[in-house]
Amino acid sequence: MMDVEDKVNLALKYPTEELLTVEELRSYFETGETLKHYIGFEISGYIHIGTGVVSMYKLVDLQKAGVKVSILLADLHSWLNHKLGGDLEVIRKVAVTYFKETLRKSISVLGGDPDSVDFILASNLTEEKREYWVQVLDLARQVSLSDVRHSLTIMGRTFTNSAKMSWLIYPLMQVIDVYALGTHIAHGGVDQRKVYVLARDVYDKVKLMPLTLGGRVVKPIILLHHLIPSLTMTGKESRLDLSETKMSKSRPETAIFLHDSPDDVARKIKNAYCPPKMTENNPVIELAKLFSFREPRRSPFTVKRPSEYGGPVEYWTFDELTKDYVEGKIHPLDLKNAVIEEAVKFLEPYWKWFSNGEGAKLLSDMSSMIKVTR
Ligand SMILES: Nc1ncnc2c1ncn2[C@@H]1O[C@H](COP(=O)(O)OP(=O)(O)OP(=O)(O)O)[C@@H](O)[C@H]1O
Ligand SMILES: N[C@@H](Cc1ccc(O)cc1)C(=O)O
Repeated sequence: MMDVEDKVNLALKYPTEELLTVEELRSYFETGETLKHYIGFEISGYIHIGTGVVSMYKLVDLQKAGVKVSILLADLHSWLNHKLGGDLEVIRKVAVTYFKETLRKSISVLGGDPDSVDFILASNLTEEKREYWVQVLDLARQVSLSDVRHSLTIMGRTFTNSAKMSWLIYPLMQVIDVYALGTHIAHGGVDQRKVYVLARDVYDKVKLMPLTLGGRVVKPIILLHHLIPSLTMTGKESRLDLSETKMSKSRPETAIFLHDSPDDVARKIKNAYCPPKMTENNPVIELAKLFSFREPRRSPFTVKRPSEYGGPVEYWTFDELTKDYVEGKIHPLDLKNAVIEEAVKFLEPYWKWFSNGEGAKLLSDMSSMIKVTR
């Protein structure tokens, strides 16, 4: 049986960037009750490694820590945000086919158990929880416009006078989702921070569906994971504008998709931004961390430097690799070639599944559904 500290460490392991708060999480684990988790996704384009690998790695960590994990397929939210042409029927179809099955596949590739993950369609949640809408309205009575307008970044929008009313309803729904699902750990990328801080702040205002643990009303814990950066960032973007700097499915050239072929992966990494001697905001270094150094290595990470630059060099840890990179001992092109090899190996089970396994049909159905909405 895993002890509390091991569970906390799993929650904190990379790609976790922030956990509000660690002390609370420890005390929740100490109750011995089963904690519930959720992460929600809009249903729009194809699944990239930010969603399929980064987010799912964290879900699998929590599953290993004994947490009951779940995924909200946010069909209503996608519709409010005008995804997939605002066609709710298509959004729902994509949610329960391509989206759900691809995440299930990813969970099993990453060592988790997809059968014990709850998948919840947001529109079913609002039907099953009869108080859902009244609770959303009750929250609207209690928070100010300024509390909500700053949260629009969670849906990739900013507030202007022409903002749609639906954009203001969406964050309120996301707050109430945490409570309607009874989740002790609300999880998302750091771009979701604003709405979840609001969700924590209002814990004693959510009267129709308070969050409880062992009979006590508690605050939800917020777990925010690192965002894998856009491959095409140039380093000149404002750091605050996460929608510009993160890998995003609405900007395909920024992202590696789970179904990308080895040639696509190689081409995208070859063309990626990779500033010499810099590890911060360097998408290629980030890919090395994700694909090659999250777990202890069984064989070395090899950079095949030309002999005039010292010949091949082997690394067992991320720190050793970044130290040499910062010192200019590895050329960006040599790093890219090593990362391409590792990324292709990592993504091979996905590529096989999409090219001739069950994923192939899902992918082709998905592309026809998406075409209809364009
Ligand atoms: N680049 C990324 N790295 C890690 N997590 C990500 C990344 N992009 C999105 N996520 C996370 O996945 C969840 C769903 O995000 P979302 O559906 O908005 O993806 P997206 O690719 O940004 O889509 P869109 O381009 O439609 O905004 C959120 O928790 C978000 O933080
Ligand atoms: N806002 C999230 C999606 C989401 C929707 C509802 C939630 O309850 C949680 C997450 C995104 O941008 O992808």
